[in-house]
Amino acid sequence: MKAAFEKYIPFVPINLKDRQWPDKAIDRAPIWCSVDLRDGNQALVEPMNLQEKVTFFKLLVDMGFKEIEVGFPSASETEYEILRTLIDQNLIPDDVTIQVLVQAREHLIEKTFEAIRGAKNVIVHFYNSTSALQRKVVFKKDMDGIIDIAVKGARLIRQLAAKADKGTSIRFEYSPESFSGTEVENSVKICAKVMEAIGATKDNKIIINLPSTVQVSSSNHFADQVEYVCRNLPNREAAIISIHPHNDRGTGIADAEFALMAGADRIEGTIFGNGERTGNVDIITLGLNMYTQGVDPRLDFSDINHIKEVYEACTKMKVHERQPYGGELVFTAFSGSHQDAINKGFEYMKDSGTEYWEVPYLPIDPSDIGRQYDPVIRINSQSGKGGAAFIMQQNFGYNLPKAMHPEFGNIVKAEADRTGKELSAQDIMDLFNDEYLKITGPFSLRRHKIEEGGQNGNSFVHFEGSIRKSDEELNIEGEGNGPIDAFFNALNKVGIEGYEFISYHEHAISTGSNAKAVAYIELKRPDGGHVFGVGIESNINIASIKGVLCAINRSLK
Ligand SMILES: CC(=O)SCCNC(=O)CCNC(=O)[C@H](O)C(C)(C)COP(=O)(O)OP(=O)(O)OC[C@H]1O[C@@H](n2cnc3c(N)ncnc32)[C@H](O)[C@@H]1OP(=O)(O)O
Ligand SMILES: CC(C)C(=O)C(=O)O
Repeated sequence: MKAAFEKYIPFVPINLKDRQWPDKAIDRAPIWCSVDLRDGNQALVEPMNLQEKVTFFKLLVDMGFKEIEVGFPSASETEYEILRTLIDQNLIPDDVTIQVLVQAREHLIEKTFEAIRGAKNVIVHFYNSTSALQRKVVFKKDMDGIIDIAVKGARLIRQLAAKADKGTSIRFEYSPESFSGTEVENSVKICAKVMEAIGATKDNKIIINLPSTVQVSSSNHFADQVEYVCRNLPNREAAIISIHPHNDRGTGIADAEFALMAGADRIEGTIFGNGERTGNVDIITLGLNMYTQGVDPRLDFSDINHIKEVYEACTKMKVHERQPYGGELVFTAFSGSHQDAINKGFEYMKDSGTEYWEVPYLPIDPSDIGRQYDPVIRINSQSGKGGAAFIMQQNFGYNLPKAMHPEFGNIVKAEADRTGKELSAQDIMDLFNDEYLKITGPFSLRRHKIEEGGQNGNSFVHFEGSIRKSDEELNIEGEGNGPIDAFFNALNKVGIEGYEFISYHEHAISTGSNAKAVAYIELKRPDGGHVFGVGIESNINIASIKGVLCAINRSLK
């Protein structure tokens, strides 16, 4: 055998020069078919038990799936019994068609027809593998031998369907398994023979499912294969073209989207992409990709957390934190510039009255799928000033003035750097408390009396009180055109000088009889730098005075 990468045989693309699909757009939802209970289930360490399958089935029905592959009833007694329970207990709504999979083998087909007795709407899905590799290695047959397996299967299925109970409506699906590794001419040939054998017509269409059982090429080459079949299949109008992408190359979504552009009508996949090996295509991602392009996916993803809970409980699989749309972290921004832009996006949405979703970095409104806004911004050492301000505002109601964001942002960043960990909202509030609210020295306010007066149309404020400096109590007194000015003048008289008042912001932080005001004071220090102080009191004047002392104390720290 050749060494390393040289031992792999590259895919040979087909020569489709006049391809049409690159110019097409997806403008409507395909027919969806969930294969969670079959392809997903067969790939689980512990396949689902009866109760789990029934729970999962109900979830799929609630999400709006109208075609659901429920299993491979000829494979085992468990699979058979599960199907019987769904039918006998009347758990299948009239507008839902169940689908059952079977190999193109006589005894398995017969058993399958036994299993579907009494069901209202059924798709009997049969398959055999057609790729060059499977022909050579597994079946040891040429293409005619492979066609023979499929055609015999089709004839038997047609006969058994003709004998089935009149109350059972049966449709057919054929999959040339490993389509992606099959020469396109051979795919067309076998599908055409099957369509003939089964008697497909425009009014009695067969589903021709083109599985990328194992994906072997890039998505553009796969789209060429699908377009080739759509254009060359005789009696195309008697077929619904379906695809069934697997994610071996990490391209399940791209394969599905390109295949729809190339003419496919239907998609088989699973939620969160469970399935053999790297999984089937994830229908949630596909559907929500359409949704975010303004196309109704015709499936309900409005409570993605519930979908995730049922999925995890039934499959014992975990949804990855980065899974598109459903992952725990996908609506979370840690990095500063993202936080800043998301923050501004929310403000823009509020202020502009736009009809559209226009928030940078968030391709979907999290609330459309039942996700929350509050974990959108989380803080670690990659975060910026906007993130900390957002948490203070969203979680605790403090609207830090914009000029204060860099100062508090640096305090938060230093702590995140020191701990090397994510900081919770409470950690951030604790930092705010320690840094601004708990600082009481060297100066603290002991007594205060504020009197307002006016003369000749000019108003003035008189401050009189005392402050403590370490063990010393200093009586102070001063006048100004407002309380902050009067307090400053009082401080100057006892030698606390060199500070210049720069800005002042305030707002209420609680309502009713407990109402309090918070004041943010920005001062210029004697050395020229700027410093903020925060004061909270029920009286806004005292909150401001405490804010001034807080800023001075912090500058002396
Ligand atoms: C790509 C997919 O995911 S397809 C779905 C695959 N899912 C499953 O296989 C899950 C359920 N399967 C099973 O439980 C079993 O495989 C069964 C019950 C279907 C069949 O079991 P068995 O007959 O005991 O074994 P096995 O599957 O190994 O059969 C292999 C034989 O079937 C033939 N075969 C395999 N697939 C097909 C097919 N689609 N059509 C016709 N013959 C087939 C093989 O060539 C082989 O023939 P050989 O015995 O002459 O060599
Ligand atoms: C039976 C087919 C559709 C399949 O599961 C596959 O090829 O992956």
